Amino acid sequence: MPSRVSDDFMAHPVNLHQKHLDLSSVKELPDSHAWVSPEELCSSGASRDTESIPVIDLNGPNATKLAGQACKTWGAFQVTNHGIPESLLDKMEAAGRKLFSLPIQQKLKAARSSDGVSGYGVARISSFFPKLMWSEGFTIVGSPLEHARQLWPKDYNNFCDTIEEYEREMKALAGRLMWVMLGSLGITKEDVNWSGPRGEFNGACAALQFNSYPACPDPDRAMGLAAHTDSTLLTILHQNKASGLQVHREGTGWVTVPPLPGALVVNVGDLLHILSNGLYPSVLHRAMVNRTQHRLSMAYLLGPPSCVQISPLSRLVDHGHPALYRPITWSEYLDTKAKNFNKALSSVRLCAPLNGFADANDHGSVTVG
Ligand SMILES: C=C1C[C@]23C[C@@]1(O)CC[C@H]2[C@@]12CCC[C@@](C)(C(=O)O1)[C@H]2[C@@H]3C(=O)O
Ligand SMILES: O=C(O)CCC(=O)C(=O)O
Ligand SMILES: [Fe+2]
Repeated sequence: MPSRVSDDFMAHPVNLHQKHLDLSSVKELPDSHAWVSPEELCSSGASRDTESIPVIDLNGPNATKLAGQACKTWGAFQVTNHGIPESLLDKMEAAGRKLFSLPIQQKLKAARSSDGVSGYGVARISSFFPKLMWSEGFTIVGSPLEHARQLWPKDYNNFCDTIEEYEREMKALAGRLMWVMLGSLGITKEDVNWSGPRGEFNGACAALQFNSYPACPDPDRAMGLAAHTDSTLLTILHQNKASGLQVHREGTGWVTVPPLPGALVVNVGDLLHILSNGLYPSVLHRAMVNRTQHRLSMAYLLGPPSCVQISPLSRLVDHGHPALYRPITWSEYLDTKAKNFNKALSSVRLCAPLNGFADANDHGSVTVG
């Protein structure tokens, strides 16, 4: 995984006081983390849990068709029968738990530097919000060795081996999912020349993100991870047993994605939105927190090879369907996101979509914070 995935957030270092509070020992929600005032509490953050994103059996006969429908209508789905061993997911969860349960001073030894992308810290989108999120994160781009050594000077091999195994398995699954999702649009390997000779997306870049959401003394007024879309082709997310992920759907509102044993969540990211010429919306999502349970999630963020310019696939462009976005590399897009956050996708857009839908990020009615 080349480390140029991005140095782009470095121009916008998070610079907020109290950014390294030990959240698990806080007994009362500090004002720095209060997104909702007590007066606003009744009307805020309502979510509908009567429906949720589809659950798709990856080995089922209709996987391609169902994935296409899910991507078009939700920009997300849960996948089962994905082939990732449960034991590996358990090992990753244990690795995340071990990491976040270290004393804060130890975690800060592996802090993400102001000009870096890997390491421990608050969500990098924090700089766009007046309040801090009830979470901490650890990002891995390239080798985790240096940071693992700082965290566990005598015992870093286990962590590194688990990460390496997870990345290998996730890379293969991400390639499979790309073809299922693109296949539904009639896209073949010949249409995506950067997918490699066997269409394995071997040169693809990726990042791995551990998220930790400690139990919160006032969960209705806090925010785990503010609403955002991922700057990826696709994201594969594993969440532990504690619920918290919500996706936003136009006309429906916020909907909880319940943790299902053995299932992984797949999100359409901004670059797949561009590649599909707007046919697959990148899903707006956020993470809520709760009073009693420590929530953990791990995201595998897939992007294209660093030299590739992503633009709408030519098979999806004709007179009636002009290209909606200009070509852009992943690194350039991450840079744009770091500067413009939820305006990044529209800043790359060439013309308004013909179907009249705006990008997920542009919903006037959705508060992203
Ligand atoms: C490749 C990347 C996508 C990401 C920024 C990053 O350089 C590494 C971390 C990713 C992450 C994970 C949590 C949510 C998010 C918005 C963030 O703040 O960091 C995403 C970034 C993204 O998708 O834009
Ligand atoms: O924790 C979650 O459920 C969401 C995490 C997420 O959106 C991310 O890492 O990009
Ligand atoms: Fe995300």
